[in-house]
Amino acid sequence: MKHIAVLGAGTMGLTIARLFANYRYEVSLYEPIGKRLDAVEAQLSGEGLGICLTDDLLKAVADADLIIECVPEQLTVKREVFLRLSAMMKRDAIVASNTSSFSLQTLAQDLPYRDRFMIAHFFNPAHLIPLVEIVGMPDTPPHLLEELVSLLRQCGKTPVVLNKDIPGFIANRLQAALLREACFLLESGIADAKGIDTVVKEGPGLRWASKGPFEITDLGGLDIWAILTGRLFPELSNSSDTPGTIMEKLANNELGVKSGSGYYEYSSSTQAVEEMGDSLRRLLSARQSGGDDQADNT
Ligand SMILES: NC(=O)C1=CN([C@@H]2O[C@H](COP(=O)(O)OP(=O)(O)OC[C@H]3O[C@@H](n4cnc5c(N)ncnc54)[C@H](O)[C@@H]3O)[C@@H](O)[C@H]2O)C=CC1
Ligand SMILES: O=C(O)[C@@H](O)C(=O)[C@H](O)[C@@H](O)CO
Repeated sequence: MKHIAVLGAGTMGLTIARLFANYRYEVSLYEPIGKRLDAVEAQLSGEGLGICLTDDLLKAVADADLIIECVPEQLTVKREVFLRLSAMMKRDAIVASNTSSFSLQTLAQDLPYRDRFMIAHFFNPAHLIPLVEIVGMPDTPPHLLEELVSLLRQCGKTPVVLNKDIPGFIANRLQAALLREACFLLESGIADAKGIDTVVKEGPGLRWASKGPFEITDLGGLDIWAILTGRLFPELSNSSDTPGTIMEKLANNELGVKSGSGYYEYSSSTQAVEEMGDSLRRLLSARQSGGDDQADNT
């Protein structure tokens, strides 16, 4: 693979394009919305990454070996883009969606290139977080998955190939389960958002950077966890509704960093992202110097 096309120059697409450009791939970045195109052009102008930014989809994908879709999480928008690709892309190009939640089956239905369509779910910020969740169709040729995995590894990523397709894959299902319980605790007045965030950051979150849930269970003892799960599972929230605090904030256009307020107030649209980037760099650097072997389940 030499040429990678990224569709959508937003939060994820721009970072993913930069990632591959930094590894010297030919990168085209497609962005149809003029205002965003101008903003991204200004950001890229001084970076010398050689990214070909364009509002012409054919120009972006015609020569691409890998096409990574990073358009908004709206099924109609994604499907429209996928259907347009059929007549534009190379016969052997791989298409991968960075969707957060749609199953591969949902996105790939009746696409003529289903056997070359996958999920490649990057984590935000994509240039720092190593994880990329990969999902193929039951009839995806294994060598195509291997090609994608190999490319991602060469770019310093940690690809994890799922055995089966499921909405939200692994990471977002786990994040959503945690968020549901965090919102339940917040809405029950057990603690405020800062208190709950602190508990996660100073406790399990810190440990999760080193040990995953099953490693933690082994460390704690399955006998203890059997008692814990038996006692707590009936207590946990099992709501299937979007949490009330999220709905209230949406109604007030409190969208988080992007609107200046969410669970917290933000005076700058970049400070929170920069702070996370700095702490992630420190954590990743400490982990690399510690030589942790990262699980690489492919
Ligand atoms: N923001 C995040 O933390 C993460 C998002 N994702 C997923 O990645 C995808 C993109 O998310 P974001 O980058 O956050 O969205 P975003 O809203 O920041 O960026 C989407 C970009 O696509 C452009 N766009 C709109 N219509 C388009 C079209 N028809 N063709 C091409 N581009 C179009 C928009 O102008 C915008 O620049 C979504 O599916 C999202 O669920 C995945 C992992 C993390
Ligand atoms: O958290 C992430 O970066 C990803 O798992 C996502 O897909 C998130 O759900 C993202 O879309 C919302 O922050």
